[in-house]
Parts: sequence; structure tokens; C-alpha cells
Amino acid sequence: MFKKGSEVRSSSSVLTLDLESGNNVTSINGKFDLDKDKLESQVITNLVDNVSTTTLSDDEQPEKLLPSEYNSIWQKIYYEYLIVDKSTIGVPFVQSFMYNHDLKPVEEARRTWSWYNYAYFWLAECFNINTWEVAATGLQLGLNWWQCWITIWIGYTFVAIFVSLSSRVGAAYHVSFPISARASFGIFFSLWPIINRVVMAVIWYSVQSWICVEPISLMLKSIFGNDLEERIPNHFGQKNATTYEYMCFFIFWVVSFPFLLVPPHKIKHLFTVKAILVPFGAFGFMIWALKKTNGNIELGSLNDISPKGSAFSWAFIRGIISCIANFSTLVVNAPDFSRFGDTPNASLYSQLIAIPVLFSITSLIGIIVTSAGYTLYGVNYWSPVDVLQRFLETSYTSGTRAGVFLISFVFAVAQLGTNISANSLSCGTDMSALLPKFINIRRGSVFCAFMALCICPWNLLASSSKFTSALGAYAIFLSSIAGVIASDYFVVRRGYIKLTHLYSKQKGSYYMYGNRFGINWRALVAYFCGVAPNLPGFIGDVGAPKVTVSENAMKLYYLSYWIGYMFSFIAYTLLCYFFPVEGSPVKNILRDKGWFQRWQNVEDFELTWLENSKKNDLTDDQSTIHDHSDEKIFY
Ligand SMILES: O=c1cc[nH]c(=O)[nH]1
Repeated sequence: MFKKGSEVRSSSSVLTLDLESGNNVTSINGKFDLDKDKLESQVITNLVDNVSTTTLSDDEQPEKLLPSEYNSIWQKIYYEYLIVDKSTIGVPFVQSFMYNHDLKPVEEARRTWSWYNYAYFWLAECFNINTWEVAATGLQLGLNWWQCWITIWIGYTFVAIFVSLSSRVGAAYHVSFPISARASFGIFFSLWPIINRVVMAVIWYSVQSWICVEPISLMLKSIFGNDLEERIPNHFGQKNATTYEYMCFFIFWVVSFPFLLVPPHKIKHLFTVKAILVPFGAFGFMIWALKKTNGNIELGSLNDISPKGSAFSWAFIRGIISCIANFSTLVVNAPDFSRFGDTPNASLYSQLIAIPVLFSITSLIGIIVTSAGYTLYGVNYWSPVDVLQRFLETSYTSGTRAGVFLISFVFAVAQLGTNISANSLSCGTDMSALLPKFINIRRGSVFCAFMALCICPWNLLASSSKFTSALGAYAIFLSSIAGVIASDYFVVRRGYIKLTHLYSKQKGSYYMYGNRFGINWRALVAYFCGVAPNLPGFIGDVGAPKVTVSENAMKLYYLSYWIGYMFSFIAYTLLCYFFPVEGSPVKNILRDKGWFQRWQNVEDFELTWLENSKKNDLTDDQSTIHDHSDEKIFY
């Protein structure tokens, strides 16, 4: 039916016939298929929504795909189970570490997220215990409820702007954060920002799971009795956790596990379910708390501190920065999600509006519940679940038990949704760039979950508020990464990315930056320019009270995210001005005008990449943006 060497391009896959053995061997979206009949029927199916059939000359063919018979069990294990994307077999070894199915630009069939899916995604993101705790930061610093609420509006408006900026490259070129980071940091130096993000995702996954011990515990206590914890003997042998707590943690971990296996373009349904449940839980909790206080809540400062003058200004600024720092992780890897958008602006407007609005509403509920808890019990609770716990302790009636159970259930679903969207999925996507030959999103997500068990979050959270503020403090590193990437995309490259070069380590790839280490030294220097001013304050904050640093260093650090982002952005722009990079469509990045972003067609990208992989030198492939037209798309 098909000639040797014939190649069928479809909208979502590349199908190839094995030339040597006579068997049909195909790689369909990165998976093997040796079955002749199946292949042919797949070919026919693909031809229905077909694009074109082309014949490639022998030397254009991808190298041998797969031995039709394995010589040993090890070979079978290697080819069948270890390698995640069979289309990389036969590609030169190092080059095969540039690409896999999860890393490639997302083709149309998987671009399934509409604008409302992004709104649901952020609704899923915003409602979790940690967000309520962050909302309480201002209250802990002595702001009253409305001052605190203003900081939240401002803080999350900044988050929305930063997220939208980071999202653009994913939305236009359908690539994830680790791939887009290759453009600015260089093909191999991009591993540094990726590792940063992966580490944060693992720690957050673990911490969010441990935070969920409380809602799970409350669900169990509302069924089995308030004294359940005492009835379960403690044999755990750890200072900061008990057997009972570990059991709750493990229940959450096990329930979360199946969700790690769902591919990102389908996980949107989990966010939809969470988006439906969350308003009931949040408003139900708030109304219940207000009812208990008969509508009277403490609206002033909830502690003895009432900052005035400059102390007030700094408390206000710290409130704003705590919101930005909390989501500095998601700012960096926003393209991991925007790449699934079904239109160029699917993620843009909904994120810009949804983030400040949804976070502010959620945080207001958190503030009201905290204030109600203060009115009822005289304690400024950091976590809303502590207030719920007090409800159960003070009135173990069937009504209270049912209410606590349901609200805790919503909190548990909320933690699950956040953990998948912000942490496991991010870890999986970003890990797939560390070892693309062997790790895909699913494996990376599972790795994240197992690592979360190993790092014993109960020890990390022994001083809870301190630790979550340390996690936020990590923003100084992430802000410098985001600043470099933003300058590279918006100022230096003016929205122009040459996709094939992002997946190539050969000489001539723009993003190897003319050296075999694939490192852009400008990004390295700019990154340090962003981190350095914040470093003393960071050490002072995390090391307190043992380590003290000057007040000015601390003040600079209170501006951490802005400082990191702006300094690295400006430094990178200036360095690229004085030492221009290749692949920019303009000669003078500060003076020339022009915006060159494209909504990229990537349907047959796999084939193009395979062809490119055989070249030793890409210098001839350095087409300029002026060669572009909408009809003729260059990768
Ligand atoms: O779970 C979370 C919360 C905030 N930021 C993250 O990266 N993860």
C-alpha cells in the first residue's frame, strides 16, 4: 500500500515505514507501533483528517527506528519501557536528550484549554489553605482587614501581570517553560532555572500535602470522635510527627496518586470540579463563622502591633510582596499551561482578570474567618483550619460534625487541586527537560510524589510560618530568572523564537550561544545582578534570630521580587545591547522597532526535528525573520 520510504504527515503524528525489515514501524505521537494492520488503519484514520503525503529521499530518512526483534531482555526493557519517546531512537545520543513528546510544541489536537479553563485553573490555584495563610500575613504584621485586603489586590495584580508576560511565549509557540528558558539561558544552562523550579515544586508538593493533614484529620475526627488522635498509639519515632498525622498524610498522598497520571490537557476537568465545589466550602465556612459571632468580628489589628509611619509602609509593602513571592513559582512556569491555549489570547485576559479577583475574594474570606476566630477565641489564627478545629472542639454536635466534615472535604479537594496544578504537573513538565529520553510528564510527576515522601515535610514545617515564609523567600532566585526570560523575549528577541534551534545542540543553533556548553553568559551575569542585592536580606530573614543583617539590607529584601525582576531585566537588556545575541530580528534592541511574535503552526514539528537532528551544523538554517511570511512558516 505504501512505498518504502514513504512518509505520511498527519495533523498530530508522524508515521514511518521500516525500510529494512519490511515490518511496519511507526512512532505515533512518540509511541511505538509495530503492528502492520494497526499501522495501516492508523494511517487511514490519519488520512481522513489528512494533510499531505510526501516522499523523502533515502538520506532524509530518520535513522533506524527500532530493532524489530530484541536481542535480550535488557534491550526490550530499554526500548520498550525506559525510553519515553520512540521517535528519538536512532537520533544522535546527545541530540536525543533535546526532545520528547511532552517537550515538543503542543499541536492543535492537544490545545484544548479555552479562556474559561484558565479561569478555573486559577480558581483551583487560589483556594487552598496556604493562600489563606498568606492573606493572614498582613494581619500578623499589624494591618487591619481592609489595609490587608488592599495589599492582596495590589499583590495579585502584580502576579497577574507577571504571569501574563511569562505566558506569551507558551501561548504563541506552544512550548513549555523549560524549552522557552533555553532561548535566554542557552540550551544547557537552562538546566539551572529548570532545577530551581523542580526543587521548589517538590518541596511545595510535600508541604502542601503535609498541610492537608489537618483537613483529613478533621474529617476523621468528625466521624470517629474528637479523641481519635489519642486512641491511635504513636510509634512513629519522630519528634515532629505522630503515627496519626502520618496516617492522614499518607491517605492524602495515596488519594492524590491517580491524578498524577492524567495528562495535562485532560486534567482541566479536575479544576472544573474544584471550581464548582470551592465556592460552597468557602462561603459556607465564612457564613458559619459570622453566624457564630452574630455578625460581630474584630475589624482592627488582631494583635498588639499597630504600625505607624514608615513601619506601616513597610508592613504594607511586605503584605504585597508576600502575595507575589507566594506565586513566584507559577510566574516562572506559566508557559507550561499557556501552551495548551486554543487561541492566542485564551490565557491572556482571563488570567489578567481572574488572578486578582479570585485571590482577593478568597483572601477576604480568609481574613473574615481569621477575624471571627479572633472574636470567638481571642487568638489570631494563622491557618483557617485551626478555626475549624476549634469549632469541633467546642461543640461536638451532629450539626457541627457534618459542617466540619464537609468544609474539610472541600479543603482537602482544594489542596489536591493546587498540588496537581502548581506542583506535580510543574515538576513533571520541567523534569521532562532534564532527561527527555527517559522522563516524561507522568514520570516526573510520580517522581515528585515519591520525593515528597522522602523529604519528611513534618521536619520542614516544624516552625510552620517560618518555613512558608522561607519558601516565599526563594522568590529572589525565581524573580531573577523571570526577569532574564522576560527581557530576552520582549526586548531582545521581540517575540521571535526559532523553534527548531530550541531543540538542537548543534553548532549554529542560536541558543547554543556560540559555545559548546550552550550557555548564555549574559543571562548568568544578569541573574546574579538580580539575586545579589537581595542576598543579605534573604540570609537575615531565613537565619533569624541567630543571624542579623543591617536594617537597610532587610528593607531592600522586603522589595525582593521587584528588585530581582527589575535588576535582572535591566542588566540582561544592557548586556545584550553591548554584546548582541544571534537570532534577534532587530539590529539595535533599544532603538529599532518591531514585534515579531507568531502564532506558530507546529503540526509536523516532529518530522522537522528529526530531519534537523541529522545535521551537524545549523548555520545555514539561520533564516532571518525577514524570510517569514504567514504562508511560509519557519520553525
Ligand atoms: O502549592 C504551591 C503554592 C504556592 N506556590 C507553589 O509553587 N505551590
